[in-house]
Amino acid sequence: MRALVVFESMFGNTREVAEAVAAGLAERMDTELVEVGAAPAALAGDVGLLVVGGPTHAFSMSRPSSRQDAARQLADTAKGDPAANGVISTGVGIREWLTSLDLGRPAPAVAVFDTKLRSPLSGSAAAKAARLLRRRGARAVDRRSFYVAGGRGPLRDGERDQARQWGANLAARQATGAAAPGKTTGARGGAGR
Ligand SMILES: Cc1cc2nc3c(=O)[nH]c(=O)nc-3n(C[C@H](O)[C@H](O)[C@H](O)COP(=O)(O)O)c2cc1C
Repeated sequence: MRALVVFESMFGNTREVAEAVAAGLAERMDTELVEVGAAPAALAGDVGLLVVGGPTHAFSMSRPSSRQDAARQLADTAKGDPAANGVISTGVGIREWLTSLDLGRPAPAVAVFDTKLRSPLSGSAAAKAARLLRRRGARAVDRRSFYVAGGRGPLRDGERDQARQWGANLAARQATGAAAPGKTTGARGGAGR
């Protein structure tokens, strides 16, 4: 059984978190890390844990228009095509991917994360992803937010370590079959998170 980590990222912060989560998972599980544009349309049968993360845009998962906004922000400082400007996810976002994903039967355990500003008003892409998954009949076993210091990053101090630890904990719980402590679908994702 292996873990698949799928991330969307415009400026690189969610990719950094995804890399750290994958490193934590890899301490105990065979783990693959994939940018959402290269993620499979159907999950392979040996994927026992799917971890999906993306940036919070307009209180939710990104949309084509918000990704264009982000690309424009980068284009203001660097000319050229979106990829040359440093945009990482130039195709679909996790909203589109999760909507059309063939989860397989039974669906694997799924955990979701996002990056966002640390504010009570910031919304959460992960919360919306968990809701989308619920509508699709899958249960998010855990949900977590990681924080950026500004709209384009960087990550706040310590977030990379937190992400690695979260990944390690997910893998440990997967190995023992334990649920996230005090968490179910729709949980806030931990104190202050
Ligand atoms: C169009 C746009 C809308 C955003 N809306 C929000 C928001 O509603 N809440 C929030 O906390 N951050 C918001 N942000 C900041 C993003 O969460 C931040 O850019 C993201 O975490 C960085 O991840 P990335 O580097 O992987 O793209 C927004 C950013 C963009 C570009």
